[in-house]
Amino acid sequence: MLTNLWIFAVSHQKMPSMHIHNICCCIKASLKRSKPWILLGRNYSSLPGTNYIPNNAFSLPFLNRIRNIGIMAHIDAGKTTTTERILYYSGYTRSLGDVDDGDTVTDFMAQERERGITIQSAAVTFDWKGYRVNLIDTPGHVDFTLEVERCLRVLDGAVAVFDASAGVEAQTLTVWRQADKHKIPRICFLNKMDKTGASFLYAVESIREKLKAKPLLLQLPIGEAKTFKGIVDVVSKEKLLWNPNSEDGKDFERKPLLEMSDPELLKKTLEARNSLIEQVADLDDEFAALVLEEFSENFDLLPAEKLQAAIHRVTLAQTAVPVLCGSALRNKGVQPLLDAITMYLPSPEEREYEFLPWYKGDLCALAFKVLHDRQRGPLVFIRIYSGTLKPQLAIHNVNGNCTERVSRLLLPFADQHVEIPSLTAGNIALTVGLKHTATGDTIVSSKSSALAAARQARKEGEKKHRQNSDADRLLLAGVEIPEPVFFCTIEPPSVAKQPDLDHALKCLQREDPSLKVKLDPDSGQTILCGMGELHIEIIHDRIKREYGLETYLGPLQVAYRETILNSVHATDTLDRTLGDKRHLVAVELEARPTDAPSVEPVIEYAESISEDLLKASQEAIESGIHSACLQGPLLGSPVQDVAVTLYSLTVHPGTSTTMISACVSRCVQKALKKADKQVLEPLMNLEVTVTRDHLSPVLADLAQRRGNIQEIQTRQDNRVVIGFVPLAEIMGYSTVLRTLTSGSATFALELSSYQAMSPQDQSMLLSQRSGSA
Ligand SMILES: Nc1nc2c(ncn2[C@@H]2O[C@H](COP(=O)(O)OP(=O)(O)OP(=O)(O)O)[C@@H](O)[C@H]2O)c(=O)[nH]1
Repeated sequence: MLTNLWIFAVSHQKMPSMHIHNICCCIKASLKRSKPWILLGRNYSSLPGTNYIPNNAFSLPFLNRIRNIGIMAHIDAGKTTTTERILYYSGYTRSLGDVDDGDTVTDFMAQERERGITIQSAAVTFDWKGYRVNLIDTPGHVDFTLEVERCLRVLDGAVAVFDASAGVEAQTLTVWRQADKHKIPRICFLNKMDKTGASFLYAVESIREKLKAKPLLLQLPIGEAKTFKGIVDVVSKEKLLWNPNSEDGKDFERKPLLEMSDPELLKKTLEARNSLIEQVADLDDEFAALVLEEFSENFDLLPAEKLQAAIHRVTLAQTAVPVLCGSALRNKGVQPLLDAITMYLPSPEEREYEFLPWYKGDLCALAFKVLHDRQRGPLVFIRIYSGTLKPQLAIHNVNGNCTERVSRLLLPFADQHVEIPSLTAGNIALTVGLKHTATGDTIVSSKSSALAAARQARKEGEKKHRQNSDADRLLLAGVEIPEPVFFCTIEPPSVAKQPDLDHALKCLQREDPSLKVKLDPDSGQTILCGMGELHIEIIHDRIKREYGLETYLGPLQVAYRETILNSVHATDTLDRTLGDKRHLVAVELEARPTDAPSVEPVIEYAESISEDLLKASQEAIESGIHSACLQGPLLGSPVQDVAVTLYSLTVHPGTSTTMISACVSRCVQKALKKADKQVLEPLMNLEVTVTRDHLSPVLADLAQRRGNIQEIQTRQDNRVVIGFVPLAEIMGYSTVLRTLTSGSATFALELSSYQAMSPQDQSMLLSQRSGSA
């Protein structure tokens, strides 16, 4: 699983001091470093709710004019900067936002602006040349991978942004695979073409090699790094040059390439165009026929529109990816990127969803994000797949099996919202009033509509011999929630504030299902479990800012697991009289290690256990086994790779199932305690990108961290160290790496597996935990 990838750009030093309220219209941000506490008001073309309304905001566009798009990339590739340019050129903002100044539109949470990174993805709606674009800026930091996953499933297409000097980086691979999983057509934008070391061909090659994708070069850069000044449109054989005196990049000219003025560039472009035509013809039969029949003699005569239409089909079929380039920071190449989004990425009607026919035009929508707004309560982002949603209408939540009412419908303009009277299929919107809907819930018009769809789904399933239950098929998005790898205790400032903390955590969990909250059964303390150090830090910060609670976090701990090494038998009897009722259970079982790694215990029953007894008690038995495996005998961590066989079970008539469960659980715990035990620790895949000069200290440091280096690759002038390292050894690594490399290195971490600790390391850990070391 690629869910626990953790990336931190050590060179990332974007931390302007700021003071800002979440979800506010006037954004106050200090100018970075130089002038603290100067307040900036962000210039919108006009404010939503007053006179800023993107063309036809209230009238819903035709389906073929809608693009639901996400931007995805490795951290720092420039997603936010690109989004800001997109918003500016589309007329949504009147000034250019800058991540380095902390005044971007999409990174609207206070922490995002302060840290200069995107944490929660924000949806933004704008118009471009008659198209309605719903754009979602997704986080690059892997502690928030679930955010990316959640957003991807509601998108119809995505722009993958790359740093042209680095090509495909660790997180690009992760998000690319996520997009593959959800079958999202993509285009690639090679950003930072102005940066020292930028190389168009290197980046294209890494797309080919590492992503195993077929790049379609729709553009060529004019110059690279310091000399980058424009691009060539290979499809139309035009050059696009930006006026160097234009401060915002709005002023650029598009000119046909001519033999007289640009002989070299024209030759290169024609070569690139010919190979593009050949490549597309190989992938699209309709285009191949056209080329063969009409243009085989001279590709030059092939009209741009025909080529564009074929590229659109190929992009949809995901047999190749269009590649564009530019520099968002230097305001070059973003307008053509917008054109490409509308031209090549699909509209909602071009996407196929097997569940659509089941609803026969009735409402079917997916809640993909929940935000808590102090004034308006929970705001739920939804994507409508079929039917229409109107305020004041009741809706049925399939997951929660409850009916709720939407009070208002809003179009999401980051932290600003425009109220709309209704919303149709293909659109993304925000709802106010849904009190129980959580991230990943499926919404339909009524329970009867869900039942009708379920009947339809069953019929289809029978035809296709599918096993899933009706309910499973109706649920559009059970977002796969990764297991947290870190945890720590969290305490309110006083016992009286515990209910406030519980409320805050409940709201935050509804927004972010990757956050887990548990109660320590021994100490009664609340425990936060998260995806990484940054994740937990942000949660802590949000509790303070958004809920006004100053909480105390215990030390951050790694989430270990446990297993057993040999088979053990155990018996147990529970005999208790409650009131006038006697509860008597006797159990005999065996616990043994399994080969296949799994957190779920394998449960088996001996033949001697009667079917009647099993029928009456199976649920209680299995719940007892599961609960015993949640807390291992060594560290209280989950026990994995274990099988339990129940050999005998005697139950006195009238014994409650709770007692059966309790007795089985106690017996499994007894067996686990008797067995030889082993602690398993999370082992991470590590990738460190470092300059040649700093390679030695980085390798020496990794050796001290029980690191296991597999490979050292060369990437341009950098070295990429690839290997494994235990998570426990890598806490706080960003600070160390920054010091070792003067802030020039970046690293990425991804959960690889849980591996057995050596006897010495295990006994050291156990002594630490028991306080004897
Ligand atoms: N040279 C150069 N720098 C750029 C360009 N685009 C962005 N940057 C810089 O790269 C850094 C990261 O940019 P962001 O836009 O925050 O990147 P991001 O991908 O949104 O980052 P996360 O939200 O943290 O994942 C900032 O310092 C930008 O100023 C570009 O085209 N050229």
